[in-house]
Amino acid sequence: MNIFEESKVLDSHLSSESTTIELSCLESSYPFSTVQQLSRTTPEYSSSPIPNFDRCNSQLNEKNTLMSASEQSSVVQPLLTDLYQISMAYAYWKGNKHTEMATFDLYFRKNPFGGEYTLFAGLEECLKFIRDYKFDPSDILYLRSVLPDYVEAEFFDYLLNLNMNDIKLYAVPEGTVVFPRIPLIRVEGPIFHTQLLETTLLNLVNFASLVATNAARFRQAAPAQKVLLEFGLRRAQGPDGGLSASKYCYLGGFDGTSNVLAGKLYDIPIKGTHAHAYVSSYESMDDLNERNLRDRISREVRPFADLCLQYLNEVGKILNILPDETNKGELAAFASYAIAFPTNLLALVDTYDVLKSGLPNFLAVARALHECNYKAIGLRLDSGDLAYLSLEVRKRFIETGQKFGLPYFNDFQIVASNDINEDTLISLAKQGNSIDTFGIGTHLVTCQKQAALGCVYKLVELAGIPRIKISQDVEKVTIPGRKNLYRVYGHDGKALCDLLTKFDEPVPQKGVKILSRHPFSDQRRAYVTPSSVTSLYKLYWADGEIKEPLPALKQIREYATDQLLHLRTDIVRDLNPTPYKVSLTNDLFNFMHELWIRSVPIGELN
Ligand SMILES: Nc1ncnc2c1ncn2[C@@H]1O[C@H](COP(=O)(O)OP(=O)(O)OP(=O)(O)O)[C@@H](O)[C@H]1O
Ligand SMILES: O=P(O)(O)OC[C@H]1O[C@H](OP(=O)(O)OP(=O)(O)O)[C@H](O)[C@@H]1O
Ligand SMILES: O=C(O)c1cccnc1
Ligand SMILES: [Mg+2]
Repeated sequence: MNIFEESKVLDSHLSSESTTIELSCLESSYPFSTVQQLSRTTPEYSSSPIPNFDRCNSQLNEKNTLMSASEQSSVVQPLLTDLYQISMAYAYWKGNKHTEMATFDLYFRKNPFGGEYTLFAGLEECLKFIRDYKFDPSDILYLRSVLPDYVEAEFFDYLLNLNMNDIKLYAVPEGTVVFPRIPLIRVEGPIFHTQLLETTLLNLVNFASLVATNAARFRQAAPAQKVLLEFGLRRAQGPDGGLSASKYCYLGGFDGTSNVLAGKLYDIPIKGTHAHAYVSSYESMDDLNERNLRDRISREVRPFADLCLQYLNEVGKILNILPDETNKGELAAFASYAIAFPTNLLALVDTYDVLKSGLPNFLAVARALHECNYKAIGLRLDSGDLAYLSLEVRKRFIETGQKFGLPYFNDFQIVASNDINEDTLISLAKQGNSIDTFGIGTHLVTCQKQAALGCVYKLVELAGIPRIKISQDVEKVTIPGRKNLYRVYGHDGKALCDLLTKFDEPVPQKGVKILSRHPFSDQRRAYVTPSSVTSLYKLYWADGEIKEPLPALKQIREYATDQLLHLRTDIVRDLNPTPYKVSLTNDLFNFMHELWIRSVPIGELN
């Protein structure tokens, strides 16, 4: 059992007395171990479930005007779109074309971050948007006030009564590994309806998939046993950017977040330490108003501050540090934090000097906690050379643990933070380090390496007739018509390629050789004999209802992790990865290229 698990079963009482403040809705994972119920005076750190947790949660939800777990952010609404969608909707309506049946594909053209894979995310939010699609009368009033006077009144009535019951939405499951050009979502229905969805669906998928992919790349860059925490809220692009980042970083493989609202809304483990302000808020041991701690077992009141000072002397002797060299305000801060959270001391040790002050102060308080039958959790490094410092700190944990006869000191957790990005994680793994947990904010949530995923939403069929969009840049030519999508696996269980077929083509069969074609290059073709085939689309929305059970975020996270295991390692490697093949069947290839030729006017040389 390691220190992390042991601290979960500890139970404590403190000595002070004043009015009780119930904070019993705090998530069970706070900060690095289970603390399910807190009250400020006689804090009970109990591992039993909180009896009133459900009631408390629902009270909070009632008060929470933003959203609850099953709802959606109130900003996701029909007006969260570009003006041109509403302009086109009117023009379709005015031209009496609005009921023509359209098919749109939502896809991207290039994987982000120089990689060769992307995690698809945001589907559940798209479905909730479609489910709840309804213009509010105030929206209509607003549109009337901004659109030209001649826009006919019946159009506004039509908008007011609009819902998405007549459309169908097919998609690959959320958390699936996806690649350029495969339609992630296919929307079918009247062009009026399907056109109106474009911007919002793109908005809901683009950042979600980008940040989930970023998180997955950070996860790949760190050894599997390292814990990754998302600390980005303060640096994220606004409140929704922060909340979405926490949600989708968890989907992409992070283990927890510091974002408390994300914890509540999405059931993500919330974790955290403390900031420099807490350390610098104490100048000396005289600042300690509360100096005692009750022994966990005997309940006897112990002079905790004095014990810390006494053990600082002993630690100083072991580590060859004069007690005067350490900052006593820092010692007071750690001691007071330990009095507040005797089962959860994770001290930020870089405010003054990691090795000369923060570390000995932490070890002194950890030893004093031991004296009261508690165990500290560890420390956080937030500056300097994180590899070097973690190794030095670990050495001193071991040395001190030996001298005190406390082997669990060896395993104190080391958390590292400070401007960490994917390259830092890769470099740290190469250097060797003794970090257990990374806290990562800015570069994760803002997607430092690439600001946006370029998902697009393109018309591929109207009134039963396939549509193609031609471009000088062949990569931008659309693949016309309604299509199906299959993932073909080889004998080793790894994905060989994705195969797009015309909608009415037979499903590729296991063991049956099939010609797969590069979408734009005649010469690039190969036979593939599948060991197994997965059909990637599911019908998620039809007849005015969500047709598939929507998995919990945790399940999507597990599915996404598993998806990455089915890719060859050369496709997921960080540097110059091999592109994954997205192919067309011969029929689809010929169909596309005939339409392409027919659609391009023949020029004349003069
Ligand atoms: N061993 C390491 N290998 C690679 N990068 C590292 C290593 N240790 C730390 N880093 C990274 O190097 C950068 C150091 O940041 P910076 O130059 O601002 O120094 P700092 O330690 O934060 O200094 P300050 O004390 O002034 O805040 C951070 O981005 C950090 O993640
Ligand atoms: O570095 P990030 O990956 O964004 O991780 C989150 C950062 O947020 C906190 O810093 P704080 O806001 O206190 O400012 P600082 O940069 O001065 O440490 C924390 O100490 C981390 O350094
Ligand atoms: O809990 C922490 O240590 C934390 C949280 C957010 C940002 N930086 C650090
Ligand atoms: Mg920082």
